[in-house]
Amino acid sequence: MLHVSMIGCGAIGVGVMELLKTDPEVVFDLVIVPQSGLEHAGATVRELCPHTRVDVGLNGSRPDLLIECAGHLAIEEHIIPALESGIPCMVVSVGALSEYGLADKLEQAAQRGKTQVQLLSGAIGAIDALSAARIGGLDSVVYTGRKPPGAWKDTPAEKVVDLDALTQATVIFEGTAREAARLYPKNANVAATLSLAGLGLDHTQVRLLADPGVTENVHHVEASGAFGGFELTMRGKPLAANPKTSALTVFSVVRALNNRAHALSI
Ligand SMILES: NC(=O)C1=CN([C@@H]2O[C@H](COP(=O)(O)OP(=O)(O)OC[C@H]3O[C@@H](n4cnc5c(N)ncnc54)[C@H](O)[C@@H]3O)[C@@H](O)[C@H]2O)C=CC1
Ligand SMILES: O=C([O-])CC(=O)C(=O)O
Repeated sequence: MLHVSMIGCGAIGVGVMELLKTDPEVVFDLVIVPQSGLEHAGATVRELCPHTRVDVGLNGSRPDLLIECAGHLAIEEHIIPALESGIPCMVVSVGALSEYGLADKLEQAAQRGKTQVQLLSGAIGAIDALSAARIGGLDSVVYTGRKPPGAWKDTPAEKVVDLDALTQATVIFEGTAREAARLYPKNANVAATLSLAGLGLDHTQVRLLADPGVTENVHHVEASGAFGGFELTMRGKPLAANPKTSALTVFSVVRALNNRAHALSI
């Protein structure tokens, strides 16, 4: 049985608990949210998993695994100290690693704690193929992310275009994966994941579009190198609870937990 503490109780966290609440091999002992979210998360968790506690931090408890489904700030706040104290961690807000030095800090914290941090694939596929292809040498990785205008609300895209008036697909960002993840912390984690698996945050070209012609979050990747090449298009259904986030992100967290908790891993 795997004892899990989870950071975040939003669209992803709730989706994950809903899917795993009857799995006898995965037990959620604790959900961590900020002070301001305690009341709301408390009510949600009581309904879903009545034996799970809600708190603002680990406060001395030592889960088998700490999983982050919260946002960029949670990495510095919760994941780094947990790794240093030897608790294995998983991270879904991979875009946080776009901050200079954070990837090294994360790795060093895990080394000091003699443990591991796993970056999850989230809403994108083929991370296994891309990071294997990197071993032989990659020439180019180009990522295009396309989401309906509503998914770009409350982001810097609002300063680039009038999202409510869009009639055709419009580029709202073009640049490196590092800059995309920094400017769009809730919409460009995929860009960061692809770049960390591939050519790095400063050498992966990213285009982000607001497109009134789509209802899904569409991720397109073209990669080439010594291995050959691949082209991938994912059409992720957004979660009702958060249109910025694709449902596959929830499934990717559940897969990762299943792989840790069960005897057969795939
Ligand atoms: N890797 C990927 O493909 C994807 C990654 N994400 C990442 O996952 C994050 C969460 O996504 P959703 O669940 O849709 O967001 P959400 O906004 O629905 O939920 C966020 C939850 O985390 C909590 N939270 C925020 N900051 C926190 C902190 N510092 N410490 C503890 N709890 C904190 C909030 O109170 C809330 O319960 C996003 O911010 C994004 O960074 C999202 C989609 C795809
Ligand atoms: O969920 C998605 O489709 C992707 C996403 O938000 C991100 O890359 O941060």
